[in-house]
Amino acid sequence: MMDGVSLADIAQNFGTPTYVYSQQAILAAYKAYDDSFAEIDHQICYAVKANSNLAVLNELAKAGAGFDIVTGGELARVLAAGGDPKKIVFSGLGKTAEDIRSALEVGIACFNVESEAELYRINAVAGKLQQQAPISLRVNPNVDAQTHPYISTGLKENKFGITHEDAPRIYQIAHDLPHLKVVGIDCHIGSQLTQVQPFMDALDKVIEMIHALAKQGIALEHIDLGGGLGVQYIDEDVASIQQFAQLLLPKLKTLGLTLYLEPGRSIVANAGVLLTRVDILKPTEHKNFAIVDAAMNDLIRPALYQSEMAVIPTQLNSPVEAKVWDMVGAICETGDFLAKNRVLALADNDILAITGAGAYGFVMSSNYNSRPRACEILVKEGHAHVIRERETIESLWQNEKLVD
Ligand SMILES: Cc1ncc(COP(=O)(O)O)c(C=O)c1O
Ligand SMILES: N[C@@H](CCCC[NH3+])C(=O)O
Repeated sequence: MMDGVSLADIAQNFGTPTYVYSQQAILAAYKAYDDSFAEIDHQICYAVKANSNLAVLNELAKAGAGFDIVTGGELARVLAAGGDPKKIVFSGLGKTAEDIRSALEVGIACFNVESEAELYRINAVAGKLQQQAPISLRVNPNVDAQTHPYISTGLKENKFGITHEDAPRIYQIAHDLPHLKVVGIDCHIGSQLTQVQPFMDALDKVIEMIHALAKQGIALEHIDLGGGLGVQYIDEDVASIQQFAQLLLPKLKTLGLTLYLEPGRSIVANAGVLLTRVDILKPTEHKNFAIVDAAMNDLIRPALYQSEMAVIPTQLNSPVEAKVWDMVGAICETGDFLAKNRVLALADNDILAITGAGAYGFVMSSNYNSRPRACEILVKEGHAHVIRERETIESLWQNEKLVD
């Protein structure tokens, strides 16, 4: 069940594979952040990349959330969903002049700048619009986020941010450019961090930089600690949003700056499941394969990061023997698996829920093997609402053209 609605009924009525999200759980996680940091001036900017469905963004906008975006596409989505441009921070390594212009025209809160070249680009666009662009530098505190290497971003060998050593010089350039206004400092050290210590280490480094900048005559209005707090997928020990706040607040309070946070996963991951149907059971001498109707094109996290996500049957089936199964998709790739070595009692047509799928699920899906992308449902106030129709096969080639 999700908030009183049967997931088996959703699968029956809307088909599978289908993503289902709980409005209540999304808002509860947002509120946990908002309440936990109530003692200081703060803005929670939900990281749109985690789940960018318009209905999800709209629910968060109505609750007062700001948004962390990384492209002009995400900016357009937030505006289409009714988000307040004044609560938007714009992160990302490769903001185009066009994206920067659109963001300046609607008056976003801040650009999180990742290179010296980007500063000149923003300054030039802002100059043409006769504006001063609000900016932060994304500094790289060189701390080990202790997470998967593909989603660790705060080490000096990562492509993100500006190094600790370079930051004073680049801040000075920003301070001196006529169409920029330095308003903050930003860092984001990685994703799926289960403990608070790496955030504390990063905060210490950022605080040192804030003091050094003050000596340079550069005063800031806000500190942005990015996103990255993890969630429990199986049985990991993960700090709660409340613990995260309790540990960070004492240091933050001494700064007297507005706090920005950019959580993505910790707001939506455990608010969502991916429903899939057992299509073919293929026990073999070496392994038992359950071929399901979702695949790596629907949910790429297991293939890309070897991430483990829990699989729960949605109904009690006829007593069949539990066995160890690999849950795989029907795509022509050996890497196409959703879960490995799970003890499950499976029968044909059983509906399974992959949990933790509200973040980096649908947004990372593709049409590989010409598979239409899944439908998305929002459970709100006891009803299941379709918030994205399942794609049709014909829609897959709508932008393609034959050549004579
Ligand atoms: C700059 C930035 N902010 C926020 C996030 C959101 O991270 P998470 O979903 O781990 O909270 C990311 C993704 O890691 C990011 O790159
Ligand atoms: N997509 C990743 C997280 C990357 C976060 C984006 N900076 C995941 O599913 O875990």
